Amino acid sequence: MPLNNQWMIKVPASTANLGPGFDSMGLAVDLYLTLEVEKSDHWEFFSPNPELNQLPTDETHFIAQIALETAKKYGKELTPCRVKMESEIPLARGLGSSASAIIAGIELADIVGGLNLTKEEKLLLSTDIEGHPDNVGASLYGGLVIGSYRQNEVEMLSFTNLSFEMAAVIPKEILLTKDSRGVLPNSFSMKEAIEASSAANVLVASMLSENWEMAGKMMERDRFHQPYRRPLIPFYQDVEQFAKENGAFGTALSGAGPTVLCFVEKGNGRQLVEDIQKAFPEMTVKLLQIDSSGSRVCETAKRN
Ligand SMILES: Nc1ncnc2c1ncn2[C@@H]1O[C@H](COP(=O)(O)OP(=O)(O)O)[C@@H](O)[C@H]1O
Ligand SMILES: N[C@@H](CCOP(=O)(O)O)C(=O)O
Repeated sequence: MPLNNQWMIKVPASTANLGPGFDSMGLAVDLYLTLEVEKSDHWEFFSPNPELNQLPTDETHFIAQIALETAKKYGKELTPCRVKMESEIPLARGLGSSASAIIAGIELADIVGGLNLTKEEKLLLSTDIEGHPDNVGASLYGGLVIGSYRQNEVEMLSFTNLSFEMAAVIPKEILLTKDSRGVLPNSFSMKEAIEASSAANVLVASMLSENWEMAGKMMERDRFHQPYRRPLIPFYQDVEQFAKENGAFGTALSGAGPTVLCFVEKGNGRQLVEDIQKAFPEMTVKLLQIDSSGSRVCETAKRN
């Protein structure tokens, strides 16, 4: 019986910034976008997830657009695909759904178009599209990523084996990243820039030395974005206060929000999730673990 190529692409969600690491720090978490892909005579996207079914189903789908654009950059015309898409990543809540879709599109172009891209090439392609490497880097590499993007160059390092977990407090309301970026200032004084970047530097140092108390303090000392975004997220302060009183070592806006992440040492997350859920029944509260692997692609054979 002949076999047809079929691929599975699995991409983790991510949380960006962790407070002051604005546009440069990201962390992959264990919620996944999964695609089952096979070659076809036309583009077709479908999903058992009603939220994803509201997106275009043909080649105008965001993931198809990314895949076609990527293949074109390498001089290839991509064969259309039939794609079954499932996702645990809520859209427009600050958990990097768009970045995971960008990585999925690049992985699709790579595997179906036989581009043989390196991870570094995928990182640069995805950062050029997203404009910052934090979410795409985390979705691609897994773990905690720290990156710098300038003039079509990205430098990034990824760290795993960090012993914390998170309670994600996710509201029903969406907040588009472009709207949440719209409230940020265009410039900072030298004094403000030093305050903001020093908090980010100490955050990295404290995380890598597992000094959670200091990490939590730095998350809340952010000057780049959280002070400006706070007014868009009315429950932020109450969640922050409750989480700190109930065992979290720090809280931060997840990406551009509106999700708030509460960081807790490994083993204490489940209790914190239960407590927050009871106190904020209108929110979805999820326990998140770090994904250490990043995106993965495997070939699955399908019988004709
Ligand atoms: N799996 C997906 N397939 C197609 N488009 C997606 C997918 N995931 C996200 N998107 C697009 O990205 C938008 C959300 O991006 P954004 O505002 O950056 O929020 P976030 O990345 O924090 O979830 C969605 O409204 C949708 O247009
Ligand atoms: N650094 C970006 C991150 C946006 O993340 P998202 O998950 O909200 O798309 C920002 O803070 O704008």
